[in-house]
Amino acid sequence: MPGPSVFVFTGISGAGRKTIARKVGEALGWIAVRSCTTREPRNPAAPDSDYRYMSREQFDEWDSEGKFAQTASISGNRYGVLRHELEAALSAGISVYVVLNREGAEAIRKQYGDRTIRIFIYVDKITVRERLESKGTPFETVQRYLDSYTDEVTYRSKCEYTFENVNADRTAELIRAAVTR
Ligand SMILES: Nc1ncnc2c1ncn2[C@@H]1O[C@H](COP(=O)(O)OP(=O)(O)OP(=O)(O)O)[C@@H](O)[C@H]1O
Ligand SMILES: Nc1nc2c(ncn2[C@@H]2O[C@H](COP(=O)(O)O)[C@@H](O)[C@H]2O)c(=O)[nH]1
Repeated sequence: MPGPSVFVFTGISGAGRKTIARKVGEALGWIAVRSCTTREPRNPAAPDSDYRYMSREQFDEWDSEGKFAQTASISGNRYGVLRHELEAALSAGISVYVVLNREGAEAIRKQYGDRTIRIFIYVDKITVRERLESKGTPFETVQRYLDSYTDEVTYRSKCEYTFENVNADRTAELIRAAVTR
């Protein structure tokens, strides 16, 4: 039986990476390691529970103390995954999952080597737009994601697995089967 892994859900923003990560993670008993971010919640009345929101001061302090396994700056906001959260689970023999852009996926791969399993999730551009709009993503953000679609999609060739997310339950089932084979 191999040891615990770091599963990185990456790919196209809006393709359903978090939805699929949650489904697979729950089914296989992986621990979710949420990213910290200085970005404002998109819906302040009901902040997205997939992130840990914090001030820029707090983020910078933790960063200077080396608390993050990786960080990224995106559109003026900072994002990062706390090393101790990730490694506590691995030390306890439990796999973890994170949802990151390709820069984050590369950084995790560099640090955790073969223990890193990158799962690239994508759908076509029209579906990305529909899905982002359906969850109320601001117009400029949707546009930014669509503009980077062609660049982002090339990263799939570097990932251990690639899945098109048409039907969410089916996608999760296929991933489960692939990673437990
Ligand atoms: N297979 C699917 N069919 C239809 N809708 C889906 C499917 N998968 C996810 N969705 C929906 O699409 C939207 C985007 O999904 P999700 O937030 O998981 O994507 P993401 O890639 O993590 O996005 P972001 O980059 O914005 O964080 C959500 O409203 C989600 O419920
Ligand atoms: N490199 C990292 N990327 C991250 C992290 N947390 C989230 N993300 C990715 O950033 C973009 C923008 O996210 P948004 O929710 O503000 O639209 C998206 O691709 C996320 O998956 C992280 O810690 N490191």
